[in-house]
Order: sequence, then structure tokens, then C-alpha cells
Amino acid sequence: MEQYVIKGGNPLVGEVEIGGAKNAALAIISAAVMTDETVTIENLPNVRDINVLLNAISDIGAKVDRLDAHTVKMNGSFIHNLVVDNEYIRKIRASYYLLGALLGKYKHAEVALPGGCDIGSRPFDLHLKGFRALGATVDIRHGLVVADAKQLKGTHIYLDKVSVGATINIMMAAAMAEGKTTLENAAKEPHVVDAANFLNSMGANIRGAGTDVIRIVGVEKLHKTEYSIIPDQIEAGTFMLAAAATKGDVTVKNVIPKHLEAISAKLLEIGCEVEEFDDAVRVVSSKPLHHTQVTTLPYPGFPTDMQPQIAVVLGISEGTSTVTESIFENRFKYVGELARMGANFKVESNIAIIGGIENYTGARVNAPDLRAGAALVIAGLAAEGITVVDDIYYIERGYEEFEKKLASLGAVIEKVSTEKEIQKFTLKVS
Ligand SMILES: CC(=O)N[C@H]1[C@@H](OP(=O)(O)OP(=O)(O)OC[C@H]2O[C@@H](n3ccc(=O)[nH]c3=O)[C@H](O)[C@@H]2O)O[C@H](CO)[C@@H](O)[C@@H]1O
Ligand SMILES: C=C(OP(=O)(O)O)C(=O)O
Repeated sequence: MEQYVIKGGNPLVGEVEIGGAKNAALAIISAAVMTDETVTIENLPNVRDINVLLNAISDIGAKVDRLDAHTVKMNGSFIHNLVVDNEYIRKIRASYYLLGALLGKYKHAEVALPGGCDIGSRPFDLHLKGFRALGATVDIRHGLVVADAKQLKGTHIYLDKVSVGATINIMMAAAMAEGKTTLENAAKEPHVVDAANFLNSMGANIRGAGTDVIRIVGVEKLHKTEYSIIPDQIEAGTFMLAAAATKGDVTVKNVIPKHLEAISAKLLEIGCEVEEFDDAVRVVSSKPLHHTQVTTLPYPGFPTDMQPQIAVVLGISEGTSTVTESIFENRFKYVGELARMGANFKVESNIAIIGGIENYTGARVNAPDLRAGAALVIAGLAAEGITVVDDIYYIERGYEEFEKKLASLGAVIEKVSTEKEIQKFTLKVS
């Protein structure tokens, strides 16, 4: 088990390069198997979830050549097995995309029920509703979702709830269905648009991604493409909030500022300066921060994947703030851990009421999930003294070289794996 050890109190200063979006890449590498021609994908983040999914894709026979850490060449013509199941794939959420991709292409798929961060009950019904509406039979058997169809037929589908996963999954299956599908109440997240653009670059006919209504005209075949994944909105937002928490001055580079507007707006509200460039955003935190209200919402609202990070910043901002989590019912598990660092949070149902304190004090804490883990690291960077974050396995699901990027901005942070190394770090920095 590895940990991050952090000596807090250093303002983060400098420039940091943001990688490709994990949640776009997971959809895109799944969709890549829908053609029998070779697909090249660039700006792939080199993180655990991507590697688990690429291994699963390779296990079913597709050719997966990693040209370098951020580029992969894939060929789906060698697929000989439509059953996707192993102990790693069961732990990630995005395995569900192989259902849409394989069902669309082969009209059959058997994929382990999805896992992912433990942030709520995370039902899967809308995906299944969509596949069934397209004409597939779908059953859960022995831990696998088994989807089968003689032919998929385009139809009209209304999603009862805005769901990123269901939108992309149904879009993939419908891309190779017969006729026209209209998907209403679709998710509008940047990764939905990126997945649609990728499919279109392979010859799909998808219009309206990024709006509430997506129209898909099925095609018989998809073809080769070369595609570069959009920058990661959530990685960028995490560094922006780390700058705010540490009274820093950070320019996050290789981003699409439009995707960061909800985060920038909150930073401005609490007293940071935010400067936008063509493909960069600079956050300067030089004044005392103050309270605000945040509610997580589907895009273009404030992202749920940034909720723990902004809550940590509000925890050391003057006054009383509230953070309302409207997407996942169990995304405040980090609050108990943050209390060890002195935080004054009270959670009532889906609302955290946050009494701002002057600063956190370093403590030993556990990362309960990916974004909460990143948020605890931010707390450690701001805190007085030393923080140890256990279970960083979760953080590595979605952040590439997190500690190295933070250290390049002046953070005192190391990845360690033994108690001896923790003691060594403590001696070195005290
Ligand atoms: C791999 C990936 O991209 N994960 C992201 C994806 O997760 P994921 O695709 O699981 O999230 P969804 O957008 O589907 O979930 C949104 C809401 O819809 C509900 N719901 C979803 C599907 C369904 O069939 N039935 C249903 O009721 C969920 O419980 C949740 O309340 O979008 C979330 C919301 O932006 C992000 O936090 C995750 O990081
Ligand atoms: C919750 C997340 O991922 P997943 O849906 O894969 O669990 C996330 O990226 O913050």
C-alpha cells in the first residue's frame, strides 16, 4: 500500500500541464473497437483506469499497441471473445462502455457489472433501458450483463435522469443501429461531446452532442481515424483549487477554459483572481477567501467530481458555506477524514454545512475514493504540519503523476510505501 506524505504550508506557484480527460478517454478507447480498421488515439492519460480498460480490451483479442505513455494504436478486427470479465474490470465504472460498443458492433456483449468509486448506489437502469429500446434483450447472469440483439433498430429514447454514462453508451450502440435514434434529456458534459466527435471521425452520424437532444443515424461500418482526447476538466479544476487553498499562483496549461467556467466562477466568488487565456487559466489566491454556496449539477453546472475539492477550500474560507451534492447520495465520506485535520463540517442529508476555520492541521487520513482522495491531498498541502494520505490507489485511478506535478509547483510531497519512509520524510522536513 502506498501513501502520500505531505508537509503543508507552501503556496503552489508555477505552471502545470493538464493531461487528456480520463472520462472521455474511457469512452473513446471502448468505442475504438467498433471498427475493424486501425485507430490511433493521442493525449491518453496514463492512469490506472485507462490501463485496466486497455488490458480488458486486449484480453478479448483486440490489438492494443501503446506507442508511448500517451498514445495508443488499436485494432478491433482481432476480437474473438465477447465476454469481458476480470477482477480489475469489475472495479471500474467505465467497463459499461464495452457493452454499448460491442453490442453496437457485434449485437452481443457480456460484461461484468460496473464498479467505480463508492459514492452512491449508482444504478445502471438507464443504460439497460436504452439498449432494450434499441431492440436488445438484456439480462444479468452470474455477475455479467448479457445483451443480445438480432438487429438494433433506431428509436426515440427519453432519459429520465441526465446520465453521462447512459448517454454515451446508448450513443455508441445507436451509432451502428438500423435507422435513426433520438436521445432526449442527454448529458452535455465535454466528454459526451468528445466521444461523439470521435465516433463521427470514424464515420458515425451523430448530431447535437452537447445539447439536450442527440440525433444519431446508424451506419453499417465505422472506419479508421486518428484522434486526440480533450484536456481533463477535473484534473485542471483540482490544480485550480489546490492553488486557491495554498494561497498560490498557478497557471494550468493545455485546458479548454470554457469547460472550467463553473469552477472559475466559484473561485472568483470566494475571492481568487482567475485569468483566462486561449488554452490556459491562471488562479491567484492572495486575499483571505470567503464563504459561498455550491450545488453540484450536470454540465454546465458545477461538477460533482469537483465537490470534495471545493469543499476542502471552503473549509478554510471565512464564514459559513454550504455544498449541496445533487448527483450522488454518498459523496461526503471524506468529511470524517477531514475532521481529523480540524475541519468543521456538518452533513445533513445531501448538504454539507461548512464553518470555515483558519487552517487545517496535518493528520493521517484515508482516501475514501478518487476525488475525495485528491481533496485530502489539497487539505494536506494547505495544512500546518505533516499529513499522510493512505489508500492513494484511488487517486491513481484518475491523476497521472499527481505528486510530481504538485512537487513541480513547490509542494513538499512524496509517494512512499513503508512506515520507515514516512519517518524518514518527517525527519527530513522538520
Ligand atoms: C467513468 C465516468 O465517466 N464516470 C463519471 C460519470 O459517472 P456515471 O456515468 O456513473 O454517472 P451518471 O452521469 O450516469 O450519473 C448521474 C446520475 O444518474 C443516476 N443514474 C445513472 C445511470 C442510470 O442508469 N441510472 C441512474 O439513476 C446516478 O445514480 C446519478 O445520480 O458521470 C458522473 C457524473 O458526472 C461522474 O461523477 C463520473 O466521474
Ligand atoms: C467518480 C469518478 O469515476 P468513476 O465514475 O469511474 O467511479 C470520477 O472520475 O470522479
